[in-house]
Amino acid sequence: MLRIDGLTKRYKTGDQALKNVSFEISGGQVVGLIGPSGAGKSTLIRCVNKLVEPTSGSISLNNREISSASGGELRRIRRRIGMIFQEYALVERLTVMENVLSGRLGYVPFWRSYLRRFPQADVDKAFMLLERVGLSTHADKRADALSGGQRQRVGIARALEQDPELLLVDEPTASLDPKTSRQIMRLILEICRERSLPAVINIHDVELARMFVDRIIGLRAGEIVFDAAPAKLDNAALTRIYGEEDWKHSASEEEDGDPTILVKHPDLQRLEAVV
Ligand SMILES: Nc1ncnc2c1ncn2[C@@H]1O[C@H](COP(=O)(O)OP(=O)(O)OP(=O)(O)O)[C@@H](O)[C@H]1O
Repeated sequence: MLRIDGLTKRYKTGDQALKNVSFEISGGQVVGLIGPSGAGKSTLIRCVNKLVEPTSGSISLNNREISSASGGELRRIRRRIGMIFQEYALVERLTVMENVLSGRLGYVPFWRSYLRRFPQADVDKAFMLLERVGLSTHADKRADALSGGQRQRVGIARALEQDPELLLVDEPTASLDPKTSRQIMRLILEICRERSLPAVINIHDVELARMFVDRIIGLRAGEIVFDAAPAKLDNAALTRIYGEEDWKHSASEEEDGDPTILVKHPDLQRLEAVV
């Protein structure tokens, strides 16, 4: 379980990025973090893996305190946090298998990773994960020979190779087409269910979040202004998160992310043809 309590972050520049943020996520739950640019989403994710030092508050993962951890303890906690990135963050000239195995770098001694001699159990696990993400026939390909969707699948397999207790996912679909985006979101959701893994997904695409995640947390100016099931994310809630906007208009006429919204029901089409 991820527990965040009273998290506040003020940067040296004076920017107050997070104000007294508290929430808990239990195993298997996937949370979509939404909010306008500058709301504090990236800062929150960076505080959880301690790339950013919180000003105050506490963060714990399965009862181990992250916010006060340092040295070996921090490394041990970090290797249990799988990261999935918008731009995949693969080593392009390495193979798919080598990229997946890099998820073990926090576990194996330096000489083993330098010589690329990973224990057989790690290699077996990597094959199993590649199978799970649908890339078993691509293990020996170079990462730069893959499509965007395939690269993100490698990113997911690499995160799982870490044996994570938490997934932090930063805009996983921002570089993908709408159909691939859905496939990737579906895969992340399925995997979190199978492994009882909690996940936080920083996501700009509200429709996609609504479609897939279990719970949405809306941040505005560093504060949580919405925390509920996607079904509760109505126009009033969107206005609370993003400010005034004609949500009805934009949902039906401007967004092109979800083709099913624009396609009329066949019965309606037939009716229109005869009248
Ligand atoms: N390294 C930094 N130094 C100073 N201020 C920062 C730093 N990183 C972020 N901020 C500020 O903190 C606030 C929150 O930024 P953050 O990047 O967390 O928002 P965000 O919701 O992730 O935005 P976006 O969706 O555009 O990525 C903003 O006011 C931003 O200018």
